[in-house]
Amino acid sequence: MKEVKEVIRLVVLEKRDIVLSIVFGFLAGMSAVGLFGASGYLISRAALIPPLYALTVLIAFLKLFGFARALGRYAERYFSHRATFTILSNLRLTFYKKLEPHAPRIFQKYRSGDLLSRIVGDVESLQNFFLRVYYPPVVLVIIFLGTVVFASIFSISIAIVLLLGLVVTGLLIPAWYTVKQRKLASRVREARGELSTEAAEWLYGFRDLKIYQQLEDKKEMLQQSSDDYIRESERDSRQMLSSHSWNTFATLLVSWIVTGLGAFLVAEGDLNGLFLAMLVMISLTVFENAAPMAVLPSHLDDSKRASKRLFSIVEEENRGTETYNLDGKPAPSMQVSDVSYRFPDEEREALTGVTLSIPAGSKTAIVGASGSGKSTLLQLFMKFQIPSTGELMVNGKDITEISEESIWENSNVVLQENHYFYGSIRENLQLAGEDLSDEEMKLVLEEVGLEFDLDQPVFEKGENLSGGERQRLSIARAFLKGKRLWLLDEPTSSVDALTERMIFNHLYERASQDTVVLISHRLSGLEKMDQIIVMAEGKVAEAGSYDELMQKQGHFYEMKQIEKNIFST
Ligand SMILES: Nc1ncnc2c1ncn2[C@@H]1O[C@H](COP(=O)(O)OP(=O)(O)OP(=O)(O)O)[C@@H](O)[C@H]1O
Repeated sequence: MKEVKEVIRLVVLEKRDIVLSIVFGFLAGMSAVGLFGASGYLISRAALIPPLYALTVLIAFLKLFGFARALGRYAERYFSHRATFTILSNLRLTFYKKLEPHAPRIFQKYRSGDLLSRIVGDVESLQNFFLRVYYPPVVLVIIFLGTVVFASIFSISIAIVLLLGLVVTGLLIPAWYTVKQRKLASRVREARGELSTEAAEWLYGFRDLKIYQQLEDKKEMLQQSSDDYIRESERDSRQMLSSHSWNTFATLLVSWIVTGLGAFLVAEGDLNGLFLAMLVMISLTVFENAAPMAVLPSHLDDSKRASKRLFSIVEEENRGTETYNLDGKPAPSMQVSDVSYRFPDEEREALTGVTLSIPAGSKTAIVGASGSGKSTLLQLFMKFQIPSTGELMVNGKDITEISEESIWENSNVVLQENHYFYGSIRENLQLAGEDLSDEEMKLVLEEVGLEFDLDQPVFEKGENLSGGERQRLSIARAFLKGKRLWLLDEPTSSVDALTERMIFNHLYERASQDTVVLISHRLSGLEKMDQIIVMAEGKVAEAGSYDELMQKQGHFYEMKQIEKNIFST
């Protein structure tokens, strides 16, 4: 049960609703037994033509039981569903709280369709844990025990048959199916995840698949995933149906035994014939409560798998204890000492023995060939990843001790890929702050050379904007955030040189006292930087000011010459 440990913890929090569900479930179950038992007795009694008042009292009891049953069932459903929805909402909250700090890494690790299927589907299927696994057995046992005690007043042997029926339907059959379910190794959740992943991939890549005429192949894969999912669902349903059938069979068998045994006892004079119909009716009714036990094994298995899938996302490596918040007031400094980093499941290190220093308020450019580890370094600065070895200090504190949120809150970040939300330019800019004035927003748009109206629509993922416009919108957002640490990953790679120069002039003005780390694909315009770090194959190849590197005639100088030659030809 360790897979559902977290879910049980949340279920137990709803003590009041659990107790009320059990109490009303018991009331409803016992009233049903009373209602049908009393009907059986009434029929037998009426056959003997008793005085009318004797029947009137019985009829009054019947009405009372009928009323109590309806009320009990309603209240049981009400409290159990209230508990379920509260548990689900707490489950989502707990999950999102755990997910949030790991979010950037998780998006790299899991494919979007799979993630969505876990977050939506797996959370939702855990609603069955309380409703179909946790409390029904408790209600079943107490109703049965109440009924067995009542039946034992009339016949011990019939009470024993009912008790055996409870053991078979409430224990043996569910236990047998729990084992079978384990052997079945249901893959419904995984198959559903794979189908969502394939579907998401197909939708995202539709245009490229069409251009490369690979739509049919991909469609086949999607069809395959869909078939797998249907097959797994069918296997699961068959198992559930079979459990249901055996449960119903056992129930009816017990009722037959009660009828046969009762008739025998009446014939032997050990049971008053007046009570036979009542006992048969009771046996038929009490097993109604055993029906949920038929679906328990499959829901238990499903809940375990859903919980495991869900929480495996947030079971992460020990990332140190966060004790400090990055103070946003002074511009931060960073010290990288012998840092190496290897992405999970990768053989090669993306960074090897990187040592560098970024003083507070300095301007640093990171340059180097594609794949040399520039963006990875920036990811470490943002604590999206933590170094595999070595030390990364921010303001003299180890980054593992600094809360991720405070780093993100206090930095202006422009990544290579940024998200643009469906809405207006204003809404997209307001990501940097809710209470920004229109004037402030218009000013930054001007500084990045965008002649946009604030109410202009932005389509999903910024589809109606050009690559350069999207980048400039991200820079505008960073300008508006106005924090003291700037982390910029090729922010102007799709912007023309003239506009780029204008943007950088505004950037230097805004960030004159701030710490700036800029990954740049172009080598021009770096003269103003305090230091330039040249990366090659995950290592720092050289570092220094523009003049120092040019005089040294090393890597940077060579790269400069190549760039010059390309642009002069
Ligand atoms: N999420 C990831 N998982 C595994 N390997 C990765 C991941 N991201 C990057 N890498 C690898 O790490 C190395 C460094 O990549 P990085 O993105 O830091 O390079 P870069 O210098 O920023 O390149 P570019 O200029 O093309 O953006 C590359 O070999 C890349 O394949």
